[in-house]
Amino acid sequence: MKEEIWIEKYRPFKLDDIVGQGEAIKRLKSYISTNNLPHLLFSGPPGVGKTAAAVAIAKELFGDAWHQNFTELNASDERGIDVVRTKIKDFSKTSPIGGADFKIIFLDEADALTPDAQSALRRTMERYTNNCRFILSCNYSSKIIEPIQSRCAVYRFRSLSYEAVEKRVRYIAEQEGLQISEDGVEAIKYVSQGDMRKAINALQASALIDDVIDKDTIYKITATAHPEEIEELVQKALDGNFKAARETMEKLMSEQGLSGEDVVGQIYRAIFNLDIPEKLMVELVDKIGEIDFRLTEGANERIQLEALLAHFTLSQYE
Ligand SMILES: Nc1ncnc2c1ncn2[C@@H]1O[C@H](COP(=O)(O)OP(=O)(O)OP(=O)(O)O)[C@@H](O)[C@H]1O
Repeated sequence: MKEEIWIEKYRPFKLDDIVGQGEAIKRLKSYISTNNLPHLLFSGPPGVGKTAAAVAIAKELFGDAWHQNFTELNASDERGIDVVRTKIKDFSKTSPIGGADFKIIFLDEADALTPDAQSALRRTMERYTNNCRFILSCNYSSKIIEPIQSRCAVYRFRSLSYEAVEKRVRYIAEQEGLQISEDGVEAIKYVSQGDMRKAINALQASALIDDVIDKDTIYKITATAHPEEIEELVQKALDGNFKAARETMEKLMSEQGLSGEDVVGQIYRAIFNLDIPEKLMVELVDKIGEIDFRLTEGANERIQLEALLAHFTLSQYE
């Protein structure tokens, strides 16, 4: 039998099962007790419980009839906003089931819509307000046009704390009868960066290849360098040893398949663990920001990374 995907298997059932989003969840629960719901806008990074919260609201409001009264659409459907609008129209045509007053339309990636498409969406929202409530989800609420924001109650979801990730990972490991070492748990926290989906996926993928999950399994399966290796790389450059730093970087990229953006992201995180003067730290972070931007603009990653290491090395001579 094909094994179930754990992010689905361990999807929170009730709002109370969603960890680490204290204030938002508390406020959302009040809609359940009053059986009323405004349009909602959830913003926040990936994998922190936005979809899970929308589904939990539907389950708590509608009970067994939640499936009939809830639909999930992706706003960035490549066939365009018209397809999304047609689906909304079809769904809202039929009355709510099981005595509910309204149905819920969950629209993921709403910030992928252009402002024009968002205006069209806003009119659609107004047209179906009678029997539908919208829950929009996005990474950046600043990308949602004002007329939509002002029609929604806005909830900001945060990156999850490492404690919240650890608790959930340990719980799932126990349920699945996995053996995971302490450094394995630490590694999952590191790679997750507060994204629970990433954490759970890393755990499941690791369980497929090793009986005892440790940090090596986790870093390998997620194509992440060990944080110590990155610290070593940075330290070599800061010590004025450019060639050695460059060799370490080459090794990381070719042997572990890291992308330029991965390496820069990890260097950024390593900087704060170094025992260096604050002025230098600020200068390095400033440079990392510049290189990161150039990479997202499509610059050559080898040249950019070497330029970063060169900058680190030069700081030694100032
Ligand atoms: N706060 C949380 N508490 C418990 N489990 C969580 C939490 N956040 C995420 N998860 C787990 O990760 C999975 C993915 O989360 P979810 O789909 O809610 O992310 P999301 O915030 O909607 O992300 P995206 O913006 O990428 O759609 C869930 O099915 C659940 O298993």
